Amino acid sequence: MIPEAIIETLKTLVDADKVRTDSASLDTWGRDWTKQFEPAPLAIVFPKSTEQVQAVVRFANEHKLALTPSGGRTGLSAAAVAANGEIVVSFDYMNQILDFNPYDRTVTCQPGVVTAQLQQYAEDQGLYYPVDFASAGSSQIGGNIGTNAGGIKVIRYGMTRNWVAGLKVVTGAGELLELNKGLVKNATGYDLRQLFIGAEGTLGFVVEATMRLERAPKNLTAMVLGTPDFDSIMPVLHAFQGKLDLTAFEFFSDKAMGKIMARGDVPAPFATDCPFYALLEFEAVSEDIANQALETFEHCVEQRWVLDGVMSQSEQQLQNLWKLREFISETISHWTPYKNDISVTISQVPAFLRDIDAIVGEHYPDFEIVWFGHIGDGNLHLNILKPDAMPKEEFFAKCASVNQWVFDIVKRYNGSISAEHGMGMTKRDYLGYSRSPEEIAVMKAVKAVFDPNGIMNPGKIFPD
Ligand SMILES: O=C(O)CC[C@@H](O)C(=O)O
Ligand SMILES: [Zn+2]
Repeated sequence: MIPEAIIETLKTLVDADKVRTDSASLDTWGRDWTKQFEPAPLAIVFPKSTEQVQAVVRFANEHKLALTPSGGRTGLSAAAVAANGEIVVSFDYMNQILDFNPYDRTVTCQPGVVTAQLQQYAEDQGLYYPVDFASAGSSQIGGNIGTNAGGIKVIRYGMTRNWVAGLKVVTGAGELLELNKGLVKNATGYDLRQLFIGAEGTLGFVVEATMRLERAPKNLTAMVLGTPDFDSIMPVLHAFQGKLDLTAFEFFSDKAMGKIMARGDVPAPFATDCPFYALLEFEAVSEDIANQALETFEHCVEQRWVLDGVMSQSEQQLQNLWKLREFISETISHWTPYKNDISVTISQVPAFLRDIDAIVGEHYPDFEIVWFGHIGDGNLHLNILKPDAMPKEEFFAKCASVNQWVFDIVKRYNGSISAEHGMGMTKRDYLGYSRSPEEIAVMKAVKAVFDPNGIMNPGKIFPD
């Protein structure tokens, strides 16, 4: 089918004014936050209903046209980049909250609902949607499900997967499947819902999601602690976890802190310069718990695991301490970073970080390296910053050439080359470092069941 005919047909499948082909729209909806790939979609369609999504998928399936889903476009692995003439299916107009059930504590929403919108809705009902991250103001629930998004509260609440009670999906064959229907208990065979979570739109598109809500936390209180080296962070985590139910345990390096301080709009937590910082959070629901936190802090100082620290005394101070961590990704995006999102079991983190640091130090002696991440989950974000004078292509090629050394270490530790950002186009060629050939063969077979013509977000997860 010639492109003009495809576009004309699309206009009959969604509202006629909901197909865009102008270059600004192709550029906007054809990409996510990654900067390696140039978008080149054929068209952007904005369905308004499940029926319209089904019509587009059926048409694409019949004519073997590739589709790429698009949510809040905050992805960091190029899973929502249309670089090869795909039709982008944007869920921007499927953004309604459809139902709330206070007894089930579930909310049913369309995939284009923004994470912060769901969080606010939950708050309005006196409840809490706990999956949270810096891009919550733009990211959409459909995309969160597609990547099984994690974020800053995983240590307590787990990943997006834990909060999906039911899904309606349109498969690559255009069938509508209703998966798990909000049930807590359902022992009727394979839980297909789980396959669509983290599938990056390669099996089908989520058109409705029933999400669980939780009791709202009380009197959240944060501490930022400076440590003399990375290794000291682990006994600090252990000490605090032994005394408190933590809602977060994050870390960042002095380089990350330096970039945040240079912004000029975030107050320094304390005067002492430290090589590493930990940010932890807990519910200070009683004086006893606040005292336990302070006693543990003192113990960590006595052990010389901590050089300095501060505890929030107000909501404003809590927000300011979180900015130290939450602003890192956006702040360093100015340097077009090369990103790694890697994980190992928590106990292995210090040795793993030391090995990776040695390799990147050896191969990138002139590049600035920024470490931060969700240390309580064993998830490290390694960002390599592009020197201002170096062209983007040269920089990414240099970084890619070191991937195998980094990923060899990940493999040696039985770790993951993508902890929470997904595979997308950035990591697809390296899947074999985290998954066996047998596993990959099964994954491909599963894809073929749901997407027999390979039209659903091709070139993501696997090279294809
Ligand atoms: O930019 C990154 O590398 C990580 C982004 C996000 O996952 C975070 O933890 O802030
Ligand atoms: Zn992260």
